[in-house]
Amino acid sequence: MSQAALQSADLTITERENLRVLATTAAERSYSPYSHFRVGAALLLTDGSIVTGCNVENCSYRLTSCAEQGAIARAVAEHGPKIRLRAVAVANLNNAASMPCGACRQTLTEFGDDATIILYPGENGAPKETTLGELLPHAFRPEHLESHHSRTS
Ligand SMILES: O=c1ccn([C@H]2C[C@H](O)[C@@H](CO)O2)c(=O)[nH]1
Ligand SMILES: [Zn+2]
Repeated sequence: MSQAALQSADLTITERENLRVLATTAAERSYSPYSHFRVGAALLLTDGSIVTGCNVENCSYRLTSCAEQGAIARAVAEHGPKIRLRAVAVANLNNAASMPCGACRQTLTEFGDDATIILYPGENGAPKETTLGELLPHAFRPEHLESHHSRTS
């Protein structure tokens, strides 16, 4: 592949475009009658597959599921427990890029500590790009449990 076809984080233009379109399509399917804040997530796994999710609200409010968490549950169900994240695209249709909440950052970190995060603000806004390590430094990780288990078993 030519250097020109690659952008930062080694994502190709095609991968970025697929992530943007699939995250946006997922956001369009969002069930968000209470907040009207429509969010879609598209996960690029290390095997090249893309898995999407959207936010699903509930009249109890507190049972709302975020787009990113829905996508992770689906990715594990479809691809198994060894999934690793290369990139996560999050689109919202509200014309302001929004960051994954703290719970989503922790959920994503379980499956990829330095995945590229691309945030799409809807219609015409420019995407913002960051990494999971930047969004959740000093994260609680599975390794922390391993050192505990080796002392207690
Ligand atoms: O990380 C986040 C933060 C919020 N939302 C959704 C939940 C709720 O339906 C709406 C407003 O918070 O946005 C997500 O999908 N992901
Ligand atoms: Zn969240």
